[in-house]
Amino acid sequence: MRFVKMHGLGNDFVVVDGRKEQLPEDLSELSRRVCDRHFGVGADGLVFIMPSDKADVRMRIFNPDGSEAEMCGNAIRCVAKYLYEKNIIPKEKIEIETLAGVMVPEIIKKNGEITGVRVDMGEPVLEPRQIPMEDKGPGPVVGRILSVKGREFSITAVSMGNPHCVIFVPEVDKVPLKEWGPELETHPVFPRRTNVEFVEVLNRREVRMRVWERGAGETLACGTGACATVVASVLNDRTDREVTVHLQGGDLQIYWSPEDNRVYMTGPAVDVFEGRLLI
Ligand SMILES: N[C@H](CCC[C@H](N)C(=O)O)C(=O)O
Repeated sequence: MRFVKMHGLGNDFVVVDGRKEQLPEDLSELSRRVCDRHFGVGADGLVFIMPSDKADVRMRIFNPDGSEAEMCGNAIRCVAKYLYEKNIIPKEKIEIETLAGVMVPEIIKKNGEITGVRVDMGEPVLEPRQIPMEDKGPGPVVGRILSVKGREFSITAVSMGNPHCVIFVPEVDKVPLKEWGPELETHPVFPRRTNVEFVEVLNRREVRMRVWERGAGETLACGTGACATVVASVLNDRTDREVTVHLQGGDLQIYWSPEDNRVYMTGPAVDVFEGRLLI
């Protein structure tokens, strides 16, 4: 099975064009094998490009633990770049069907070179039941107290098709991510678990964010998480709507448009190597 190894700000993926390869039945088990950083290729996710009857292609994304996610911001930039530069879909605006709906990445070029990808990530979802979250109250969960093993967190819950629990902290570098991350990821209030973002606000247009991803652990960047972070920052009146999110792996530009309520994410996508899977 041929693949391309790509990353978006160090959030790395094995990308397989499933329309040209013989795929096994159990893609979850394959993801656990391929994403293993010692016995496999090593990645934060296994991504398949599949046929679609409602968009140019369909993207499926599997976490290293084998769980399938609804959407992945860094991966969709990689898939868009792959499809464009291989002339598979010779359009600068590509429609990609995901479990979170049809997303529209746009290739950004300067002097004929691809410098990045801008993705219309759709509208954030704030209704607790649709996050999903077991939360009685109607309306957005903004600054609600969640008790986790005796510690209280003020959380803001946002879905970008996948669930995010955003927490503001004075200094992200001081967060014991490996301790707090899994406790929040698997909290029973999130029936499908959740991604967890810790955010340090620098000013009205810049934040620093570290992420503990559902099914993956700490990653260097999270595209959907950066979008959820800006939505939460605006809802908590910490930032304006156009924000640079500084992640361990680099920066994403996020804009939550007041006109159409959609979130736009702009960032890089890098091809690292091509290979053939033997495991
Ligand atoms: N682990 C995530 C999927 C990958 C999202 C992240 N890598 C991104 O760039 O959006 C989840 O289970 O929702």
